[in-house]
Order: sequence, then C-alpha cells, then structure tokens
Amino acid sequence: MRIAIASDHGGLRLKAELKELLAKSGTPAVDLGAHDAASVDYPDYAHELASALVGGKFDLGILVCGSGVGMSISANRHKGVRAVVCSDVYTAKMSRSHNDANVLCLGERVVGPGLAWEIVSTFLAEPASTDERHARRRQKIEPG
Ligand SMILES: O=C(CO)[C@H](O)[C@H](O)[C@H](O)COP(=O)(O)O
Repeated sequence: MRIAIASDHGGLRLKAELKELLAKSGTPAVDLGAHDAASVDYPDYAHELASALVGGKFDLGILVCGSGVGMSISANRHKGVRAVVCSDVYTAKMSRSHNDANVLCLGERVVGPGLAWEIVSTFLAEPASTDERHARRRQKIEPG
C-alpha cells in the first residue's frame, strides 16, 4: 500500500511520530512536507497530497494540522478525494468500510499520539465494504 503523509506546522510533531510508527509497522509513508516548524498554509499541503493521490501516485493519504478540519476541507475540493477528520477509532473504521475514505485527517491539537496511532492503524487495516448498499451510496457522492 502506497501512503502519503503531510502536515502544516500545527501537525508537524504528530506527523513525525506517525511516520516513525508507520515505518516500524512495515507501511512507510512518503512525507510531502512541511519539513520544519515554520508557520505555513495548510491548503498548500492538502492540495499537493490530494493531487498526487488522484494522479495515482498513492493509495491512501494522511493529513495532519491543528484540528484536521482545514486539511479535510481543502483535500475534499479534489474530485475523487474522500477525506475525513477522525478523532475516534469507530469513525475511522466506518469511514473506510462504508465510505471508502481515502484521506485521513487528524488534529494534533485534538488527539494524542496513542489515540492517533489507533486511528491510523484502523484506517489502514479496514477494507471498503463491497456490500451493494454502500457501493450504491458511494456512487452517489460525486454530484451530477
Ligand atoms: O486548518 C486548521 C484549522 O481548521 C488547522 O488546525 C491549522 O493547523 C491551524 O489553523 C493553524 O493555526 P495557527 O494559529 O496558525 O498555528
């Protein structure tokens, strides 16, 4: 599985911890920045990751900012991106199973590293349900 990860300054520390855990678990992620603690604009990183994902370079993405919200709003502007903000394990599981979410957004100022890793592990492990009703609803997500 090809995973990309990115953050703004507000998610830099959590991103570093998640990167380390991902590498240790055998699913390393490609870091698309930011690479230092300077204050930056979250849409720049969300758009870069979303473009790469839609372009087929990655299967799943992880975006980290202060709350996860700005990253998810920005990433969801890309057709084909289904980004979700998660601060609990159940939502992470359902977002994959029912919604086939392909970008997980986390808030460093919301969840601690232990919970964040549980959320990431769940998100990466859970397959999209092939049940007809979920597939039908997912088909209807893109308007028009
Ligand atoms: O986009 C966000 C909120 O929706 C992120 O949490 C950002 O990381 C946050 O806005 C950054 O805020 P800062 O005061 O510039 O650190």
